[in-house]
Amino acid sequence: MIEIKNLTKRFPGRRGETVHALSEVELTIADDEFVTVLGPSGCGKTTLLRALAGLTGWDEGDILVDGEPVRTPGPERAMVFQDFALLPWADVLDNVAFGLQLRGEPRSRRRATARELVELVGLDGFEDRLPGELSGGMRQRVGLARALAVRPRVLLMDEPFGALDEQTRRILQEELLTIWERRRLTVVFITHSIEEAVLLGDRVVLMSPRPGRIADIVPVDIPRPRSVDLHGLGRTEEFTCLTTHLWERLRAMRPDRATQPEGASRPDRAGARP
Ligand SMILES: Nc1ncnc2c1ncn2[C@@H]1O[C@H](COP(=O)(O)OP(=O)(O)OP(=O)(O)O)[C@@H](O)[C@H]1O
Repeated sequence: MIEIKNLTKRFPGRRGETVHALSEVELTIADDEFVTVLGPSGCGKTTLLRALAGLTGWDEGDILVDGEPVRTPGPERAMVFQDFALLPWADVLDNVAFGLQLRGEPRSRRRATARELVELVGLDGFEDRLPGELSGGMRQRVGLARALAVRPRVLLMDEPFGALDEQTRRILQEELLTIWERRRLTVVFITHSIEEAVLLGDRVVLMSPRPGRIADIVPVDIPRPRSVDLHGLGRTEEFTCLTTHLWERLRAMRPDRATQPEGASRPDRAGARP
């Protein structure tokens, strides 16, 4: 279980001002849950994820993973970045094995694990390619395989499909769900796409404009497994209802609009009407 308690984070701004990135964020995420995080640009989504990863500190509050305070990166948490963050000089297998190398695993064992993961993400045959020889979708498969190689309990994904074309993105969404359904791990997934947030998540966490707070938590009651016909779900009434509700909440957050009260909410089916 992940517990984020009263998390507040401030950055020093360029002109000596304080940038209030996160304010009193409270969120509990269950084991094996798939949580998607949505919010206006600059609301602190990446900051929240980096804090969860132990890559950045914070000013107030706590993050606990299975009761243990997060201070630094740990083997139970792995991150997948939007820009892939691969080693350009290392081939696919060495990129996938990178985390295992940091752990000091012997080369033969880490390459064997990496081969399994390369197969899992559908990259067999490309083991000796360099990142520069791969398409964006293939690079992100490497990023995913590298994160999974360390057998994390928690996968932290920062807009992992944001840089991909629509077709590749859809395929990777389905494949990610297939992997998650098989392996069961907790996923925290940041996205700018309302559709993606609903298709993938058990709950959509909606953040407010900066300073980022939890503005809403919307449960997604679309049955699982969803990987078989993920994009067919996009035609269901439930999906339309949820995406309409989230869009209305996001639109209401524009500075020129009145904001709605904070707290958990369930979309009204009437929200699906045009
Ligand atoms: N290292 C830093 N130094 C100063 N300010 C920062 C730093 N990192 C982030 N910020 C500021 O904190 C705020 C939150 O940034 P963050 O990247 O977490 O938002 P985000 O919701 O992920 O944005 P986007 O959706 O555009 O990726 C922004 O105003 C950003 O400029």
